[in-house]
Amino acid sequence: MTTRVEAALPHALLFLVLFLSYVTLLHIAKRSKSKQQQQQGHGRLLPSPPGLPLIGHLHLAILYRLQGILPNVSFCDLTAKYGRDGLVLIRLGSMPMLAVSSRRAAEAVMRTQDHLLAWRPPSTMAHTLFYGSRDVIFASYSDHWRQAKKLLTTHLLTMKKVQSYRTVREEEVRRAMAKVSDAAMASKALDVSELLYGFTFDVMCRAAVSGRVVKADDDMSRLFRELINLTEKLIGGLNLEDYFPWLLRVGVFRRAVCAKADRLRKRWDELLDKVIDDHERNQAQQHEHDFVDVLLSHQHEYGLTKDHLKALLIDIFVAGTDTSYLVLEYAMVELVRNPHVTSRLQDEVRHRVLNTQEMVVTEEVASSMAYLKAFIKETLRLHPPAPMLAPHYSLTEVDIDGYVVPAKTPILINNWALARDSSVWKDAEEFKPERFMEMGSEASINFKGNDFQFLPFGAGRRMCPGINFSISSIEVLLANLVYHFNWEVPTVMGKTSIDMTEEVCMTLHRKEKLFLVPKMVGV
Ligand code: HEM
Repeated sequence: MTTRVEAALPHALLFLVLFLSYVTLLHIAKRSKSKQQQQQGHGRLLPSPPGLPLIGHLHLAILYRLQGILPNVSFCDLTAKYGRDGLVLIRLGSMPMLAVSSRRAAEAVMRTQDHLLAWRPPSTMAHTLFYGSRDVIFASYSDHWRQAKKLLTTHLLTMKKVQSYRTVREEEVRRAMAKVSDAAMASKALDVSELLYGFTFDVMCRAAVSGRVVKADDDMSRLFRELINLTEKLIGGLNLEDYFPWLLRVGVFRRAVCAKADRLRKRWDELLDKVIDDHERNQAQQHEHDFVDVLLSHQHEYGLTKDHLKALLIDIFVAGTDTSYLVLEYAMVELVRNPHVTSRLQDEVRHRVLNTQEMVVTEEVASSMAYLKAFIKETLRLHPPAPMLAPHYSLTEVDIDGYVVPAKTPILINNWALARDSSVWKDAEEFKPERFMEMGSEASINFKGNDFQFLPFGAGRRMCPGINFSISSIEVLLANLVYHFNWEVPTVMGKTSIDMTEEVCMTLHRKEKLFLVPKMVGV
């Protein structure tokens, strides 16, 4: 005897087949309509791999992910297979996304059409976390963004202001050197990742909220570290609503997404309220002028509410800590993997310091070292912390290198691919700081992204305002690490190699912590 379920089964299957056919036809019709529209119009059709109804190319993204292939590498692969002129359009769910990996197209995005493409795509997570995008990174291209960025570039992160934190950096360098000396004396492998992150975070913390409020390794400092980490995970994680925005119309889903971000924002709120209130109370007797003091002193001039201040502070902590730390960590990795390069770097540092009679490498001396600068550039070329920059976006249709990009298509600049393009860079995969030295093939390249082949900090209106701040910390610590110590990879189970497996969340980083053995040198 057939049950009711068995009797209903053929109807259900028929319904499913009809539904899928309908969706497929709709998809094909939509594609050919947009093809026609673009062909009748002024531009060429953007190249794209064949996609599936509803999910677009989500299956490809999942396949790459299952094989452990990083997004920057999978975009390279898709561009090679389906792209043209360094462009490939993919669709994740209902969200189109254009990956750019040619110099010409990058120039079109960040120079020719920069005025149109200086927007950011909307993100529910970022909107909730950053007080309605009252920060700089996620702010839309608006008067608020212009004002806030001006405040950062003319008051907070100028070269003069960065130099005023020199004592902070030199004190933190001394603390770091003491930790390394202890490990060297005990002939122990050192958790270099923790050392470098601790240094970067402490410098940032003291510059932003001053050592009077937050002391190294106290509860407040641990809370800052935890919240930075959680924010990166939340923003850089897989947020389904970005690919299927219609999901946000489902009440339960929307509440779940917002609740997660809300909880984290409340924790930031509590912490930053304490910090700002403390600064307000002590404004008169404050000597050490940190970022909070500067923000408070310009609050009325720039029309900033307390929420603006908090959003800006979260931006600075999130954008400025992990990035600089990762450059230092990859620099140490390249140091031990390239002994030939290392001895040239040590020669430069030790020679210069002998000439100055100083016991430590000061910031002034470090900043005059040409090979050290080239070494840092080469590290940023091969290991940019933000391999796809931050997404750019236009509210209107825009022409990129003769192709029509529909309005509201997030654009990812594959800065990682551009910096490894073998048609542009000689020995692209090799670590050769010499290329950036005087007489080297890339001697004229700087951090401003003017050439559109080396873009670790982006270019154009949305370029990173933190270059001076990060480079000065990186230079002085790295110079001291190579001046006082030689570095070796510890032997673990008979092996002495470094695991280079990487992952991308908000930033590109190695999965494993870096452990190295420091050996004191008698200089
Ligand atoms: C080595 C260190 C750093 C790297 C590699 C880096 C890289 C970047 C990149 C790639 C962008 C996006 C550019 C674009 O959208 O085209 C960016 C934006 C930004 N960075 Fe950095 N950054 C670093 C350090 C810092 C520091 C130290 C700060 C602050 C103290 C900072 C604050 C910001 C801000 C506020 C933005 C948003 C700019 C905007 O949207 O207009 N960054 N950074």
